[in-house]
Amino acid sequence: MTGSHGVRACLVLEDGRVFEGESFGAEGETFGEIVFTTGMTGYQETLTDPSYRRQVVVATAPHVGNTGWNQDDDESARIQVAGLVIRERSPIASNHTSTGTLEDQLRQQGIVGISGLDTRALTRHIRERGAMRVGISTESSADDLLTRVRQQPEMAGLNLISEVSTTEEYVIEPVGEHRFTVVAFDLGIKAMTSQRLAARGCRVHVVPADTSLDRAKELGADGVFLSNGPGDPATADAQVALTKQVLDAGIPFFGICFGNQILGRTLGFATTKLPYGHRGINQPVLDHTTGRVEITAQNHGFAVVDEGAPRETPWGTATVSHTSLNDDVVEGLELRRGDRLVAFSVQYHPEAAAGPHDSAHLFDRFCGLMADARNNAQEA
Ligand SMILES: NC(=O)CC[C@H](N)C(=O)O
Repeated sequence: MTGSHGVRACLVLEDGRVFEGESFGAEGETFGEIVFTTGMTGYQETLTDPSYRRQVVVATAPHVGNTGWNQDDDESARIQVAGLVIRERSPIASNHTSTGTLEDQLRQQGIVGISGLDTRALTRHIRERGAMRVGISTESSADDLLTRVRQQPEMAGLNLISEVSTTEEYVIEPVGEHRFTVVAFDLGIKAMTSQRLAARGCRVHVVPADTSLDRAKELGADGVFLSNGPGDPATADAQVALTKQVLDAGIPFFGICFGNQILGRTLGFATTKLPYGHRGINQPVLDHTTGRVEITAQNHGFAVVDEGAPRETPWGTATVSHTSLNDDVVEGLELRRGDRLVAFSVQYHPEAAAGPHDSAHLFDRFCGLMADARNNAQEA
């Protein structure tokens, strides 16, 4: 397996394990938290997902790059991962949408990667020892690198919202008739999320994370959406305060991933760091309300802690609505006052970029919530 230029690179984990390989993408050095994703497709969406900020992603798919890089599949304006680890680079990029290669994109955007190492052994190591700090370098000795890996911050305790949130408001216009106005707080939002809402007649105002609820009301919010995003939800106190205000105001609420963790905290649940998280596009989730199982896209390293019983809150009764069938981790929350749904969120990714579309109905559910709130207001 010779690379295009054959430059040596090494990967060093914080517990001292070393993997040798070849430079893939930019040369140089990078640090982050090592995580693995089991998605067999969708590397472009993964690499550009802001939730992966400061993470070095290992693809368990053994052959990466074969669909090249295209103009349509970016989930944000740039590659967000701190680094990429693959088994084998594809010698060709072949897809009807492809306009370039993965490796050229990594080089152009200065993203350091490594190929030609045993990603199965590496993944098993992460699964046994947990996600941990890592460095990749084409320059340093493994010993040198290890010292610096151990100086990096841990993911637990990191607030990365300001690194990814938009600084300016922008609007995604509805497709067809304008039915609802959604204010989406950008904690690292994926492009497809706004598009899924727009496709259902929502005008989506994507706003900086520190936008006030007053501003959201001024924009005419029928509903508030809290996005996915990187970092530790335990640090997102400002977003918890905002969500309290949203619930106090009785505005319909929907959250995805980071947004689920923030709703959880607002309702009084704790969040915790998972040993190695869930990342991939075939994660089975049980919906306790319907008894149905959905195959979902996921990317999370933290989770809401299940207390095993509904929780009474100032806004109604909070329940764990969804759990992972792999390990019982909380995958969704619901807040109801009596029979009426007030707010809900999921830990997984219904926008499905990449991933299966089983959960697309959740966007319709949010629209239903906004329609009900409007009808209730008219009746009152
Ligand atoms: N995709 C996300 O929103 C991830 C949320 C959070 N950063 C986690 O790792 O759990």
